Amino acid sequence: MSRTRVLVLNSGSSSVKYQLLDMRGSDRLAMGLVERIGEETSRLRHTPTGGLSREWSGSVPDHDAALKAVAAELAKDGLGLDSPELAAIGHRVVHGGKHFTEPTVVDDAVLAEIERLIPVAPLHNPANLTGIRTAQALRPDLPQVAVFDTAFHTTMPESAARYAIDVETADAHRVRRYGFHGTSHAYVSRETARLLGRAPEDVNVIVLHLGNGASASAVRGGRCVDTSMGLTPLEGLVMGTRSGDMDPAVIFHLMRVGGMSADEIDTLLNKRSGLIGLCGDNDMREIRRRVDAGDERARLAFDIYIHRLKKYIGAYYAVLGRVDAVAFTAGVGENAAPVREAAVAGLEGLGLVVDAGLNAVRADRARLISPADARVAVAVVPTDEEMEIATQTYALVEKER
Ligand SMILES: Nc1ncnc2c1ncn2[C@@H]1O[C@H](COP(=O)(O)OP(=O)(O)O)[C@@H](O)[C@H]1O
Ligand SMILES: CC(=O)OP(=O)(O)O
Ligand SMILES: [Mg+2]
Repeated sequence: MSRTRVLVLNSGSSSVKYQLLDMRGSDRLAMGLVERIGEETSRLRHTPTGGLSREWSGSVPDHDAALKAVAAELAKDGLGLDSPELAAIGHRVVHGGKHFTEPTVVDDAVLAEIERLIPVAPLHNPANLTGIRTAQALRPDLPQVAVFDTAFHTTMPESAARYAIDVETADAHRVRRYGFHGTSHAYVSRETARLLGRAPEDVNVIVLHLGNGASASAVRGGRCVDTSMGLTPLEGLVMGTRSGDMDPAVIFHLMRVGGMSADEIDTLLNKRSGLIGLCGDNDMREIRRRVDAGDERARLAFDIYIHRLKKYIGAYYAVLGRVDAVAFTAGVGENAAPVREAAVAGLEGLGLVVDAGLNAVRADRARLISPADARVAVAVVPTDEEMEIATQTYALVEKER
């Protein structure tokens, strides 16, 4: 029997998104999501292609239990992990440091390196590790492939990748800007070129990945030249629960004057800041509902979010010199028309205009939302990290077969 299937696991801090794909025709056989892992009630939604979705609520204490629940759901559709058609399991790994520039077959040394990077991705790498170890236990005979969020950003020039701090200190502790969501930035910049009918090498794109975590990137001819996340996924845009950019002296101030510990401030900036810190909600749908109802705090949170986004569009415009397209992606970027409209408002001087009618269209395909005669294309391009991970995973195991 031919081994052409790939299972992809995208483990976040409290969720697992997964897809089972047959790579002969890039067909999705099943997909799903386990949410609120570790909370009192977790939720699983499983959708076999061509069949009805199944939902299930219950206790999923950790990512090990989550993957076992996923395996059980797949088995009900005759797509269990024991299938001889499985070629590999592909894993999103958030932090790969400077070391991993390509998808990599996991061995003990790779696991040790992912573990060593936990201090700079404390919300993500532990979940990624558990996912890999559980998958190894379920199918020890299969290659487990790690696809790193950081890989696409390793082309950044030193001028963008270095912080302006003492070089010896930075190098001793590997302090530099790594960038994240790279699989999405790579996929979306390529899909944007395709939407424009041009080769990726000829196109300069600003990608705005706006999910719970959010980041911007400047992509010149298919290569990343700058991105908004740094040593960790905390730098840059305002996010659901993370602050993004601020004066680093805020931390010393909170320690010395506020009496807070490093761990308390870490939790504050990663989990109690951003939109949730500003207005108590991190879901953009709820924030827009409150804004429309005249809620002042939600309005201020929205305005701060947009102000930061606009600054990055301007910065990356300057970095690239010539911009062919601005692409919005991920949960907020793909769905929140008011965010797209506000982010681009007032940028006519840069050639950026959104057509209100096109922006209001709801669709899950890549599409332009700028007028036909616009100098710079503005696009909505749905990301598909799982498909991209599957493609890279399958290409690697095919090569090594
Ligand atoms: N219809 C919508 N309108 C506005 N925001 C939305 C909509 N659907 C989803 N979102 C936003 O997308 C976010 C999740 O995006 P997603 O890319 O799935 O994030 P992550 O992968 O980081 O979990 C939610 O927090 C929500 O704010
Ligand atoms: C790196 C990162 O922020 O990932 P996510 O958006 O999945 O939290
Ligand atoms: Mg995401």
